[in-house]
Amino acid sequence: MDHFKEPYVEDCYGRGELNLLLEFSDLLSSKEINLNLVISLLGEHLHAHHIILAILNRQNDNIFVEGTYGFEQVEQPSISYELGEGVIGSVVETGRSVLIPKISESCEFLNRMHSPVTVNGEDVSFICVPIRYKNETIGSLSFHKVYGRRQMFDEDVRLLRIVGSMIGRAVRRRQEYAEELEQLRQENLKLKGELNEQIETNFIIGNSGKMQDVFTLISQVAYTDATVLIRGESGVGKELIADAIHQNSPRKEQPFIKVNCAALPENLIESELFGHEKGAFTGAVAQRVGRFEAANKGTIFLDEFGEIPLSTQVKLLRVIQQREIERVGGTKPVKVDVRIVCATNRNLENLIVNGSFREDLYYRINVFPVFVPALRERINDIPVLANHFIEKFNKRHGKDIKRITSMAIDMLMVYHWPGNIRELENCMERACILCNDKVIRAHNLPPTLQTAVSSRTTEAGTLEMILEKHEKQLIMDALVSTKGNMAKAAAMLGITERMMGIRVKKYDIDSRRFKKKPSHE
Ligand SMILES: Nc1ncnc2c1ncn2[C@@H]1O[C@H](COP(=O)(O)OP(=O)(O)OP(=O)(O)O)[C@@H](O)[C@H]1O
Repeated sequence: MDHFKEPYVEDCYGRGELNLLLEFSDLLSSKEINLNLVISLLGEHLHAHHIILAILNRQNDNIFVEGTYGFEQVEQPSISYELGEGVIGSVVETGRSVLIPKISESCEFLNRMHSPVTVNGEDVSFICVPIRYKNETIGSLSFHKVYGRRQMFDEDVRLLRIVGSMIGRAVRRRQEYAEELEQLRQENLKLKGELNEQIETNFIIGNSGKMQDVFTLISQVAYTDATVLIRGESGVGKELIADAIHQNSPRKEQPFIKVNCAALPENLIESELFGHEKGAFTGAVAQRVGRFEAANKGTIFLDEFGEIPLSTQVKLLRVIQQREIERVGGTKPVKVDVRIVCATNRNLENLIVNGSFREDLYYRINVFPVFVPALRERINDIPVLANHFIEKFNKRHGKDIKRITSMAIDMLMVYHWPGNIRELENCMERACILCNDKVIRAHNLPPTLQTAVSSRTTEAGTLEMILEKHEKQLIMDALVSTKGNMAKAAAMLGITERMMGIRVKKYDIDSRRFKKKPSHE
């Protein structure tokens, strides 16, 4: 392997080269840099057999083949070199060009790209020059060619160096952009985590014995590093419990990263959880840190855990057992120090029986289960929850509601709450919006709670009065669910907009107050 000196060429470039450089400059300054096009043009101009562009990944010191010319496969599989490995690795490490006059006779030449060593019986040479940017080597540009004259060779190398430096500038700009994006993503995740930490823990409301039992469990497990599995129906407050565990743990100053496993498409879940290396799959233009790494030293909350696909379950098992992850497309395991909290409303035991949940994973996560009771099993919590939500929505909607009548509380307490606290919260928000004075009354509650049986009352008044009351209620319900949109509300009720207008006027309803105001909490 020869390291050679910078060739000295005194000739000026011809019009062909200048046009080519102009074209490169345009291609490399555009927003979407098309490196393959640049390399193809260069290859054609140089009459090279092959060209390889390799770029150093600053995060893991791997050198990835970013673009090729002259190879048969349109898309080369992701090929990489370590620093110092083979000719390409050595050029990037030393920053010095290398010439191999006959690759057939070279033992340093790894030929990972399987290029022919002779063409028509003539020996192929390999030239690799570093791509430099501000005294740093950030990659290499190499080509294979059969050479006759030395002079031609010098000119080619000179052109290669100029193009290399143009590519270097463009690639560094792209790297810096990708790194900045990643940094913003990390900050965003961290801020979201901090925001969640601030709001949730103070607001777990519940005086019932069943909730007191849950609080005891939280206080026992929070300070340990044990994996917690929170179970319970949808809307019972599992996420609040996970927050509380993190907040009361020694990790509370570190990130709390939430992942809704059901919301991630199956083909993206692994890269979201474990991250990916650059070039791991189409679209992976930069290395990306996954949620596990983002949660390092803190807690990861895997919500809707029962929805994780079986293929990902195997990998999670390894993370839980060995506390190390492997990025998609990566080769080295990365250690992570993460406390895992999972939540599910699914019956995991049934999922095991029907084959959609791994039994070994179940035993790994079922270390400390916490069952959160359904709201119908703790109806004594309803008055205190209702008051908590009145305070919350007073702030959100700029209201000054002081209390809720005992008849309205009775109605809340006899209802069966299939949607649990989330449903109660929505019901109280609606009541707060509809309430015109400082007291929430039974008629402010939604029709689902309004049956004589559920409210333990029968309606008083003439038929006309009762019908009017119901009509007004239905109109207001429609306005609440369409956020004050009269046309949509009319369509929902199957009446014309004109009829809607007449009734809104008759009942003195101000549709503007149903338009959702931003929350200031
Ligand atoms: N004990 C509680 N005190 C105050 N608010 C609560 C309580 N429990 C739940 N909430 C509120 O009810 C809503 C639903 O709670 P959360 O999202 O934690 O339920 P979940 O069990 O995680 O639901 P899912 O299974 O659908 O994800 C949230 O707005 C939460 O703030």
